[in-house]
Amino acid sequence: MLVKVNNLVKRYDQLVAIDHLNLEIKEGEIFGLLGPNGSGKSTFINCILSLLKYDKGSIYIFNKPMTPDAYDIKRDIGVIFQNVAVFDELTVYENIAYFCSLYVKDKSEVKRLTHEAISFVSLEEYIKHYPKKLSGGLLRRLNIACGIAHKPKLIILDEPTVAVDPQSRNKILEGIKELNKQGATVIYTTHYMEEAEQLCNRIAIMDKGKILALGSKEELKEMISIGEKITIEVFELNNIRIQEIKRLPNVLSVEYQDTILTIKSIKGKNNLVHIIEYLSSHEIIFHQVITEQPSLNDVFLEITGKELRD
Ligand SMILES: Nc1ncnc2c1ncn2[C@@H]1O[C@H](COP(=O)(O)OP(=O)(O)OP(=O)(O)O)[C@@H](O)[C@H]1O
Repeated sequence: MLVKVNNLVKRYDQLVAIDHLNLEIKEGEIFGLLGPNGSGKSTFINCILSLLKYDKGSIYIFNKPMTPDAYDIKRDIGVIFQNVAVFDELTVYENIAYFCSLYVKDKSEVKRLTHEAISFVSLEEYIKHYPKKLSGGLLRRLNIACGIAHKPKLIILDEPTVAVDPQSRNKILEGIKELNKQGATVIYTTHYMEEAEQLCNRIAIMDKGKILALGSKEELKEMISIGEKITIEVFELNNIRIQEIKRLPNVLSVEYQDTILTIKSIKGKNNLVHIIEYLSSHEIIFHQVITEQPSLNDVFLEITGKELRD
Protein backbone atom coordinates (compact mmCIF):
# COMPACT_ATOMS: atom_id res chain seq x y z
CA MET A 1 0.00 0.00 0.00
CA LEU A 2 1.34 3.42 -0.88
CA VAL A 3 -0.83 5.22 1.65
CA LYS A 4 -2.51 3.60 4.64
CA VAL A 5 -4.72 5.56 7.00
CA ASN A 6 -6.09 3.87 10.11
CA ASN A 7 -8.93 5.19 12.20
CA LEU A 8 -8.07 8.86 11.68
CA VAL A 9 -9.88 11.43 13.82
CA LYS A 10 -9.40 15.20 13.56
CA ARG A 11 -11.43 17.64 15.63
CA TYR A 12 -11.63 21.43 15.52
CA ASP A 13 -12.97 22.02 19.05
CA GLN A 14 -16.43 20.42 19.01
CA LEU A 15 -16.48 19.80 15.27
CA VAL A 16 -15.38 16.35 14.13
CA ALA A 17 -13.84 17.15 10.75
CA ILE A 18 -12.44 13.64 10.15
CA ASP A 19 -14.44 10.89 11.74
CA HIS A 20 -12.67 7.52 12.25
CA LEU A 21 -11.55 7.33 8.66
CA ASN A 22 -9.83 4.28 7.18
CA LEU A 23 -8.33 4.32 3.72
CA GLU A 24 -5.76 2.49 1.61
CA ILE A 25 -4.36 3.83 -1.64
CA LYS A 26 -2.50 1.52 -3.97
CA GLU A 27 0.55 2.26 -6.04
CA GLY A 28 -0.33 3.43 -9.56
CA GLU A 29 -3.85 4.63 -8.82
CA ILE A 30 -5.48 7.94 -9.55
CA PHE A 31 -7.53 8.06 -6.40
CA GLY A 32 -10.38 10.56 -6.18
CA LEU A 33 -11.72 12.03 -2.98
CA LEU A 34 -15.12 13.39 -3.95
CA GLY A 35 -17.19 15.44 -1.54
CA PRO A 36 -19.00 18.76 -1.20
CA ASN A 37 -17.40 21.85 0.33
CA GLY A 38 -16.74 21.33 4.00
CA SER A 39 -16.78 17.53 3.84
CA GLY A 40 -13.22 17.34 5.16
CA LYS A 41 -11.10 16.83 2.05
CA SER A 42 -8.53 19.54 2.78
CA THR A 43 -8.33 18.57 6.44
CA PHE A 44 -7.67 14.99 5.41
CA ILE A 45 -4.90 16.01 2.99
CA ASN A 46 -3.27 18.23 5.61
CA CYS A 47 -3.39 15.39 8.14
CA ILE A 48 -1.80 12.82 5.85
CA LEU A 49 0.96 15.30 5.03
CA SER A 50 1.52 15.86 8.77
CA LEU A 51 0.85 19.57 8.29
CA LEU A 52 -1.96 19.33 10.80
CA LYS A 53 -2.00 17.52 14.13
CA TYR A 54 -4.73 14.94 14.46
CA ASP A 55 -6.43 13.50 17.52
CA LYS A 56 -6.34 9.80 16.80
CA GLY A 57 -5.20 7.23 14.27
CA SER A 58 -2.10 6.45 12.25
CA ILE A 59 -0.81 7.29 8.78
CA TYR A 60 1.73 5.32 6.74
CA ILE A 61 3.16 6.49 3.43
CA PHE A 62 5.51 4.26 1.41
CA ASN A 63 5.11 1.80 4.32
CA LYS A 64 6.70 4.21 6.78
CA PRO A 65 4.99 6.17 9.55
CA MET A 66 4.35 9.75 8.42
CA THR A 67 5.57 12.43 10.84
CA PRO A 68 6.21 16.19 10.54
CA ASP A 69 9.95 15.62 10.13
CA ALA A 70 9.78 12.59 7.78
CA TYR A 71 11.77 14.41 5.08
CA ASP A 72 12.69 11.20 3.27
CA ILE A 73 8.97 10.61 2.67
CA LYS A 74 8.18 14.25 1.88
CA ARG A 75 10.86 14.33 -0.82
CA ASP A 76 8.85 11.82 -2.82
CA ILE A 77 5.55 13.69 -2.49
CA GLY A 78 4.39 16.57 -4.66
CA VAL A 79 1.59 18.69 -3.27
CA ILE A 80 -0.57 21.14 -5.17
CA PHE A 81 -2.89 23.16 -2.98
CA GLN A 82 -5.98 25.04 -4.01
CA ASN A 83 -4.37 28.37 -3.18
CA VAL A 84 -1.51 29.23 -5.50
CA ALA A 85 1.77 29.46 -3.62
CA VAL A 86 4.49 30.93 -5.84
CA PHE A 87 6.93 33.81 -5.46
CA ASP A 88 5.83 37.04 -7.15
CA GLU A 89 9.42 38.28 -7.49
CA LEU A 90 10.54 35.18 -9.42
CA THR A 91 9.70 34.43 -13.07
CA VAL A 92 7.87 31.31 -14.16
CA TYR A 93 11.16 29.56 -14.88
CA GLU A 94 12.79 30.69 -11.63
CA ASN A 95 9.82 29.61 -9.54
CA ILE A 96 9.80 26.08 -10.93
CA ALA A 97 13.60 25.80 -10.68
CA TYR A 98 13.47 27.02 -7.08
CA PHE A 99 10.90 24.44 -5.96
CA CYS A 100 12.71 21.71 -7.85
CA SER A 101 16.03 22.63 -6.23
CA LEU A 102 14.54 22.01 -2.79
CA TYR A 103 14.64 18.31 -3.63
CA VAL A 104 17.24 17.94 -6.37
CA LYS A 105 20.80 19.10 -5.71
CA ASP A 106 22.45 18.66 -9.11
CA LYS A 107 22.12 21.99 -11.02
CA SER A 108 21.98 20.57 -14.54
CA GLU A 109 19.35 18.07 -13.38
CA VAL A 110 17.29 20.95 -11.94
CA LYS A 111 17.52 22.69 -15.31
CA ARG A 112 16.43 19.59 -17.20
CA LEU A 113 13.53 18.88 -14.84
CA THR A 114 12.43 22.54 -14.91
CA HIS A 115 12.23 22.52 -18.71
CA GLU A 116 10.36 19.24 -18.62
CA ALA A 117 7.82 20.64 -16.15
CA ILE A 118 7.37 23.78 -18.27
CA SER A 119 6.58 21.81 -21.39
CA PHE A 120 4.39 19.53 -19.34
CA VAL A 121 2.00 22.34 -18.40
CA SER A 122 2.56 24.13 -21.74
CA LEU A 123 4.03 27.32 -20.30
CA GLU A 124 6.90 27.60 -22.81
CA GLU A 125 5.73 31.02 -23.99
CA TYR A 126 5.68 32.41 -20.49
CA ILE A 127 8.97 31.36 -18.92
CA LYS A 128 10.15 34.93 -18.44
CA HIS A 129 6.81 36.23 -17.16
CA TYR A 130 6.21 37.11 -13.53
CA PRO A 131 3.21 35.42 -11.84
CA LYS A 132 1.26 38.71 -11.61
CA LYS A 133 1.15 38.85 -15.42
CA LEU A 134 -0.46 35.39 -15.72
CA SER A 135 -4.18 34.64 -15.97
CA GLY A 136 -5.78 32.47 -13.27
CA GLY A 137 -5.56 29.31 -15.37
CA LEU A 138 -1.89 29.86 -16.29
CA LEU A 139 -1.10 30.56 -12.65
CA ARG A 140 -2.64 27.24 -11.65
CA ARG A 141 -0.52 25.52 -14.26
CA LEU A 142 2.57 27.20 -12.83
CA ASN A 143 1.54 26.07 -9.36
CA ILE A 144 1.26 22.49 -10.64
CA ALA A 145 4.63 22.65 -12.41
CA CYS A 146 6.22 23.78 -9.12
CA GLY A 147 4.69 20.81 -7.32
CA ILE A 148 5.66 18.11 -9.81
CA ALA A 149 9.01 19.21 -11.29
CA HIS A 150 11.05 16.99 -8.93
CA LYS A 151 9.18 13.87 -10.19
CA PRO A 152 7.50 12.78 -6.96
CA LYS A 153 6.18 9.24 -6.60
CA LEU A 154 3.01 10.48 -4.94
CA ILE A 155 1.20 13.59 -6.20
CA ILE A 156 -1.56 15.14 -4.12
CA LEU A 157 -3.80 17.74 -5.71
CA ASP A 158 -6.39 19.55 -3.62
CA GLU A 159 -9.12 20.92 -5.92
CA PRO A 160 -6.66 22.19 -8.55
CA THR A 161 -9.29 23.24 -11.09
CA VAL A 162 -11.61 25.44 -9.03
CA ALA A 163 -12.38 28.60 -11.06
CA VAL A 164 -10.09 27.55 -13.91
CA ASP A 165 -11.01 28.16 -17.56
CA PRO A 166 -11.93 25.04 -19.61
CA GLN A 167 -8.72 25.07 -21.66
CA SER A 168 -6.45 25.12 -18.62
CA ARG A 169 -8.70 22.63 -16.90
CA ASN A 170 -8.32 20.13 -19.72
CA LYS A 171 -4.56 20.68 -19.78
CA ILE A 172 -4.43 20.02 -16.06
CA LEU A 173 -6.50 16.82 -16.28
CA GLU A 174 -4.53 15.52 -19.26
CA GLY A 175 -1.30 16.37 -17.44
CA ILE A 176 -2.35 14.37 -14.40
CA LYS A 177 -3.17 11.35 -16.55
CA GLU A 178 0.25 11.62 -18.18
CA LEU A 179 2.05 11.85 -14.82
CA ASN A 180 0.18 8.76 -13.74
CA LYS A 181 1.20 6.94 -16.93
CA GLN A 182 4.79 7.83 -16.11
CA GLY A 183 4.39 6.02 -12.79
CA ALA A 184 3.12 8.54 -10.22
CA THR A 185 0.32 7.65 -7.84
CA VAL A 186 -2.20 10.47 -7.59
CA ILE A 187 -4.63 11.60 -4.90
CA TYR A 188 -7.10 14.09 -6.30
CA THR A 189 -9.74 15.93 -4.28
CA THR A 190 -12.67 17.55 -6.00
CA HIS A 191 -16.30 18.45 -5.68
CA TYR A 192 -16.79 18.13 -9.45
CA MET A 193 -18.16 14.67 -10.13
CA GLU A 194 -17.37 14.92 -13.86
CA GLU A 195 -13.69 15.28 -13.02
CA ALA A 196 -13.76 12.29 -10.71
CA GLU A 197 -15.51 10.23 -13.40
CA GLN A 198 -13.12 11.32 -16.12
CA LEU A 199 -9.91 10.94 -14.18
CA CYS A 200 -10.02 8.50 -11.30
CA ASN A 201 -9.66 4.71 -11.16
CA ARG A 202 -11.15 4.60 -7.69
CA ILE A 203 -13.29 7.14 -5.93
CA ALA A 204 -14.16 7.66 -2.28
CA ILE A 205 -17.36 9.58 -1.67
CA MET A 206 -16.88 11.71 1.40
CA ASP A 207 -19.28 13.65 3.58
CA LYS A 208 -18.97 15.02 7.11
CA GLY A 209 -15.50 13.57 7.58
CA LYS A 210 -16.52 10.03 6.66
CA ILE A 211 -16.08 7.88 3.60
CA LEU A 212 -19.57 6.76 2.69
CA ALA A 213 -18.76 4.67 -0.36
CA LEU A 214 -15.65 3.59 -2.19
CA GLY A 215 -14.99 1.89 -5.50
CA SER A 216 -14.57 2.39 -9.23
CA LYS A 217 -17.24 4.59 -10.79
CA GLU A 218 -18.95 1.47 -12.13
CA GLU A 219 -18.90 -0.16 -8.69
CA LEU A 220 -20.30 2.97 -7.05
CA LYS A 221 -23.15 3.07 -9.54
CA GLU A 222 -23.89 -0.60 -8.89
CA MET A 223 -24.32 0.21 -5.19
CA ILE A 224 -27.48 2.22 -5.74
CA SER A 225 -30.90 1.08 -6.83
CA ILE A 226 -31.15 3.37 -9.86
CA GLY A 227 -29.98 1.54 -12.97
CA GLU A 228 -31.15 3.92 -15.67
CA LYS A 229 -32.20 7.51 -16.04
CA ILE A 230 -34.51 8.47 -18.89
CA THR A 231 -35.11 12.10 -19.80
CA ILE A 232 -37.86 13.02 -22.26
CA GLU A 233 -38.98 16.39 -23.53
CA VAL A 234 -42.79 16.54 -23.16
CA PHE A 235 -44.62 19.84 -23.56
CA GLU A 236 -47.72 18.95 -21.62
CA LEU A 237 -48.30 16.37 -18.93
CA ASN A 238 -50.93 16.43 -16.23
CA ASN A 239 -50.61 15.02 -12.75
CA ILE A 240 -52.76 11.94 -13.47
CA ARG A 241 -50.39 10.91 -16.26
CA ILE A 242 -47.36 11.48 -14.02
CA GLN A 243 -48.90 9.21 -11.37
CA GLU A 244 -49.60 6.55 -14.02
CA ILE A 245 -46.01 6.71 -15.29
CA LYS A 246 -44.85 6.19 -11.70
CA ARG A 247 -46.72 2.87 -11.71
CA LEU A 248 -45.01 1.54 -14.87
CA PRO A 249 -42.68 -1.46 -14.35
CA ASN A 250 -39.28 -0.77 -12.69
CA VAL A 251 -39.93 2.97 -12.21
CA LEU A 252 -38.47 4.37 -8.99
CA SER A 253 -39.23 8.06 -9.36
CA VAL A 254 -40.71 10.55 -11.81
CA GLU A 255 -40.11 14.27 -11.98
CA TYR A 256 -41.64 16.74 -14.40
CA GLN A 257 -40.23 20.24 -14.60
CA ASP A 258 -39.99 22.84 -17.36
CA THR A 259 -41.12 20.38 -20.06
CA ILE A 260 -38.53 17.81 -19.00
CA LEU A 261 -39.75 14.45 -17.74
CA THR A 262 -37.08 12.58 -15.75
CA ILE A 263 -37.69 8.95 -14.90
CA LYS A 264 -35.34 6.92 -12.73
CA SER A 265 -35.74 3.16 -12.96
CA ILE A 266 -34.09 0.05 -11.64
CA LYS A 267 -32.23 -2.00 -14.25
CA GLY A 268 -34.57 -3.64 -16.72
CA LYS A 269 -34.62 -4.67 -20.35
CA ASN A 270 -37.62 -2.72 -21.59
CA ASN A 271 -37.78 0.37 -19.40
CA LEU A 272 -37.71 2.77 -22.31
CA VAL A 273 -40.16 0.71 -24.37
CA HIS A 274 -42.75 0.77 -21.57
CA ILE A 275 -42.52 4.53 -21.26
CA ILE A 276 -42.63 5.26 -24.98
CA GLU A 277 -45.59 2.88 -25.41
CA TYR A 278 -47.39 4.62 -22.58
CA LEU A 279 -46.81 8.09 -24.06
CA SER A 280 -47.82 6.99 -27.58
CA SER A 281 -50.95 5.16 -26.48
CA HIS A 282 -52.09 8.28 -24.59
CA GLU A 283 -51.28 10.50 -27.56
CA ILE A 284 -48.77 12.49 -25.58
CA ILE A 285 -46.39 14.29 -27.91
CA PHE A 286 -42.74 13.94 -26.97
CA HIS A 287 -39.44 15.06 -28.46
CA GLN A 288 -35.87 14.36 -27.48
CA VAL A 289 -35.34 11.14 -25.50
CA ILE A 290 -32.11 10.53 -23.61
CA THR A 291 -31.27 7.44 -21.59
CA GLU A 292 -28.23 7.48 -19.35
CA GLN A 293 -26.53 5.55 -16.62
CA PRO A 294 -26.83 7.08 -13.17
CA SER A 295 -24.22 9.73 -12.37
CA LEU A 296 -22.03 9.99 -9.29
CA ASN A 297 -24.41 12.72 -8.20
CA ASP A 298 -27.20 10.10 -8.15
CA VAL A 299 -24.96 7.90 -6.02
CA PHE A 300 -24.30 10.78 -3.65
CA LEU A 301 -27.99 11.71 -3.56
CA GLU A 302 -29.06 8.18 -2.71
CA ILE A 303 -26.41 7.70 -0.02
CA THR A 304 -26.70 11.09 1.71
CA GLY A 305 -30.13 12.34 0.69
CA LYS A 306 -28.67 15.55 -0.72
CA GLU A 307 -27.09 16.79 -3.93
CA LEU A 308 -23.32 16.81 -4.26
CA ARG A 309 -23.46 20.47 -5.21
CA ASP A 310 -25.53 21.85 -2.35
N1 LIG B 1 -9.01 25.76 10.98
C1 LIG B 1 -10.27 25.37 11.18
N2 LIG B 1 -10.91 25.65 12.34
C2 LIG B 1 -12.18 25.25 12.56
N3 LIG B 1 -12.92 24.54 11.69
C3 LIG B 1 -12.34 24.23 10.50
C4 LIG B 1 -10.99 24.63 10.20
N4 LIG B 1 -10.70 24.17 8.95
C5 LIG B 1 -11.81 23.52 8.51
N5 LIG B 1 -12.79 23.55 9.43
C6 LIG B 1 -14.12 22.91 9.31
O1 LIG B 1 -13.90 21.52 9.13
C7 LIG B 1 -14.81 20.98 8.16
C8 LIG B 1 -14.04 20.36 7.01
O2 LIG B 1 -13.40 21.40 6.27
P1 LIG B 1 -12.42 21.14 5.04
O3 LIG B 1 -11.87 22.46 4.63
O4 LIG B 1 -11.47 20.07 5.38
O5 LIG B 1 -13.44 20.60 3.96
P2 LIG B 1 -13.25 20.50 2.38
O6 LIG B 1 -14.02 19.30 1.97
O7 LIG B 1 -11.83 20.57 2.03
O8 LIG B 1 -14.00 21.79 1.87
P3 LIG B 1 -13.49 22.92 0.85
O9 LIG B 1 -13.66 22.32 -0.49
O10 LIG B 1 -14.48 24.03 1.11
O11 LIG B 1 -12.08 23.25 1.22
C9 LIG B 1 -15.71 22.13 7.75
O12 LIG B 1 -16.89 22.07 8.53
C10 LIG B 1 -14.90 23.36 8.09
O13 LIG B 1 -15.74 24.46 8.41
